[in-house]
Amino acid sequence: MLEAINLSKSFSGKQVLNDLSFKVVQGEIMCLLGANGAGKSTTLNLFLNFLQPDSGQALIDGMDVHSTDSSKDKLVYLPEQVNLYQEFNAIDNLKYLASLSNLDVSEAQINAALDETGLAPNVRKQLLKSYSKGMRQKVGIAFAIIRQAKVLLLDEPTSGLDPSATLEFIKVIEQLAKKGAAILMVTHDFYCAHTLANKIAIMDNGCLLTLLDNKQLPINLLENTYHELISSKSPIKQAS
Ligand SMILES: Nc1ncnc2c1ncn2[C@@H]1O[C@H](COP(=O)(O)OP(=O)(O)OP(=O)(O)O)[C@@H](O)[C@H]1O
Repeated sequence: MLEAINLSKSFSGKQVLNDLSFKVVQGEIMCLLGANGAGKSTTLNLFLNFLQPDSGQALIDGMDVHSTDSSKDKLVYLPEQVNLYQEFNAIDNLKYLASLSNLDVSEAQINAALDETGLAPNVRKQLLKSYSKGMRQKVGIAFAIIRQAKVLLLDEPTSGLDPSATLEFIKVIEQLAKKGAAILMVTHDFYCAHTLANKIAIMDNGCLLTLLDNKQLPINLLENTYHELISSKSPIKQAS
């Protein structure tokens, strides 16, 4: 489980996150939508402990990520560009990543994870430098499967993916949530957010303007709400 409690962060006196609170429980997918500079990646960076908050807490499974390293064992992060080791093939990348996490995995387990992502068997021995963004992303997701990640942080995972690759991505992420992962995804993609998310947070200027129950919401209403909020910048009631 993932929880932000009153997170605030500033850079050189400029406040970029202001008292942000939300919770993503096991099996739940929450999407963060917001204008450029709203503070979405900063939020992920606080959960990754790449940044320290000025105040507040980022919790994974009840543990503050800034005071314990063990919270990292449960976490997999997929940046917008999953690069991995360009001179390794998919299997060797996953073997290496698993060894860095002290995981003993067989090639059969790696192939089973790659099967779940839909990466074609005939490309798995090709070097990553020949892969498309969608293929590299599948290798990253396979690592989350191998690691049995309880928490998945995704930064703009569908930007630059074609519609079929986006659909494949959506199906794999749905499966990970069904297996119990708590997933926090930053995106500008309304379709992906609307298809995947249980909850959608709309942020601007470091503030959480609203937290919507996505399953109750037609996509056109989501888009209208987003544009109205971003143009008026008025926070409305947060759901829990
Ligand atoms: N390391 C940093 N040093 C100084 N300012 C930063 C740093 N990281 C982010 N910022 C500033 O914090 C604000 C929020 O940035 P952030 O990257 O979190 O926004 P975002 O919502 O992810 O935007 P985008 O949609 O463009 O990726 C921006 O004004 C940005 O310039």
